[in-house]
Amino acid sequence: MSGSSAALQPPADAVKPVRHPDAPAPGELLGAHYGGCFGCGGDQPHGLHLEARAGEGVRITAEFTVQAAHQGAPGLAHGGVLATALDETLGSLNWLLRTVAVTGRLETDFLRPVPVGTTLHLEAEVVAVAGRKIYSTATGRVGGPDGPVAVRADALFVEVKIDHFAQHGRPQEIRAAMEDPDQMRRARAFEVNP
Ligand SMILES: CCCCC/C=C\C/C=C\C/C=C\C/C=C\CCCC(=O)SCCNC(=O)CCNC(=O)[C@H](O)C(C)(C)COP(=O)(O)OP(=O)(O)OC[C@H]1O[C@@H](n2cnc3c(N)ncnc32)[C@H](O)[C@@H]1OP(=O)(O)O
Repeated sequence: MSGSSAALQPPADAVKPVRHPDAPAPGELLGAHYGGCFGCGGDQPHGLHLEARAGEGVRITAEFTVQAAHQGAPGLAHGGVLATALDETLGSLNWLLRTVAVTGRLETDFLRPVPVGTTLHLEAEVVAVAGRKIYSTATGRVGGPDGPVAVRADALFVEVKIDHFAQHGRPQEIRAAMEDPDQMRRARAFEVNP
């Protein structure tokens, strides 16, 4: 069974999301937003190394292959890791809106066990926007992009100013992120393209 709670139902004044004109073209890989990110970063040996690709409209596809380091039960992916994969894919959508946002709420359905070695084929879409609130949904399929749905999620992301990270993050990582020229380019892009 599935279905999200009232907190994830867009309000009556919600509008359709608008893809930013400078969003990456459909098919383009997004790359990691931060090397240290557990979801997508290349600097995390046991991270998910999830690769997200822009789709049409405000949609993303992504792939993640479950490694031995991601187990919960023997030979099976940990549910929290699968939720991370959904969260990361959903978070990537905000890059197509050029909005900086964090997950406020994430509701997940686990429909099938996902064995180690499985590639999860994820797909996510922004369904509505209401002020700072971004409502989105995602599925993860096994056996191919058209395979059965193993996990799904509905989420609410909340737009934040870039200061959110400088204010709340640990100083050493913030400093390192600020010294990474690509990171700053991306952060600046967020700021000048609201
Ligand atoms: C300087 C260098 C920096 C370099 C940075 C570089 C790159 C950054 C770029 C991108 C990175 C972005 C994200 C990371 C990417 C991917 C990872 C996946 C995503 C995540 O993993 S991200 C981590 C987990 N995430 C958090 O760490 C959030 C902790 N949290 C908070 O920081 C606050 O909680 C916040 C900001 C969410 C809200 O706080 P707030 O004070 O700003 O706003 P407020 O509370 O007023 O909420 C406004 C409206 O949202 C509704 N609302 C809020 N929360 C709700 C909930 N849970 N359920 C239902 N409705 C909710 C309210 O009801 C209200 O609705 P209304 O307007 O209708 O009244």
